[in-house]
Amino acid sequence: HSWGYGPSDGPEKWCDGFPIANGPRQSPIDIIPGQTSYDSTLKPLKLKYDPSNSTEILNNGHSFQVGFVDDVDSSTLTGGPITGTYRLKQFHFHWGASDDRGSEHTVNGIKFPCELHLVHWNTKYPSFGEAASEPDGLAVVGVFLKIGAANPRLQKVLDALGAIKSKGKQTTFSNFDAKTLLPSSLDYWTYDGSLTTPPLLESVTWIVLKEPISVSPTQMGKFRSLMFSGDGEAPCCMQDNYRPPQPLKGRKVRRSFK
Ligand SMILES: NS(=O)(=O)c1ccc(Cc2ccc([N+](=O)[O-])cc2)cc1
Ligand SMILES: [Zn+2]
Repeated sequence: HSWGYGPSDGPEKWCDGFPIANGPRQSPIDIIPGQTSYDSTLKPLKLKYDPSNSTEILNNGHSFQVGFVDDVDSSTLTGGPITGTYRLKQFHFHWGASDDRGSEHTVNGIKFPCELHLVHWNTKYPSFGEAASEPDGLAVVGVFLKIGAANPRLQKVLDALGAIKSKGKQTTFSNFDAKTLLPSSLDYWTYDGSLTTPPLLESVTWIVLKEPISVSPTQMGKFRSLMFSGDGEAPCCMQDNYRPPQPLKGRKVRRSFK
């Protein structure tokens, strides 16, 4: 199943190859703060990221991702809405062709220009792949990016994009501290959802941070300099690689803050 974000293979067509696209716990969603419920039993998020764990940066033809060594418990997520220990596997982004769109989750219908996803898997399962098919297998921390001052923490990632312009390219990316991409507040919304790309598996506990981090228009231009296409293929700029919000279908969205 080749899928993408274009008119012939984009989100409206994914249900053809992946019927779960119309399932009961699909992501992303529109978060309406006035309709969320504060849950005082929610614990603070605990993110412990070891910079020496980052391995490579890869253009996978849908986004780019920074991978982490996940054979030991050195970069982990605990606390928050989850029980047990989840390991950081990779982080990646979704963004728009212009600054008025690009995020997957929205807040009161507002789209941000970009959204960061830090993907973790539950160590009660033997591997990421196995965890990805379990209802409590994955936990993704979502961070909104908002247009403002240039973000120096992003720059190291953006400076590596020149080496992975087309699909399938990767390069080493070591000693990156993913914690530097987090905002100062770890207040969050949380709900049960899915992967936002095929195979759209309903295995994700979503943890969306309320506070955005900043990104400048020039930095957004760097994201858009990537290609969906591989070398030798018709060049196609990597942009608008986001799925729009999906029906809530009765799900409750909780918040960690008053
Ligand atoms: N955007 S997102 O929901 O954070 C997301 C995170 C990770 C992935 C990658 C992926 C996750 C699982 C599988 N799988 O089990 O076949 C294939 C690809 C896909 C999508
Ligand atoms: Zn994502």
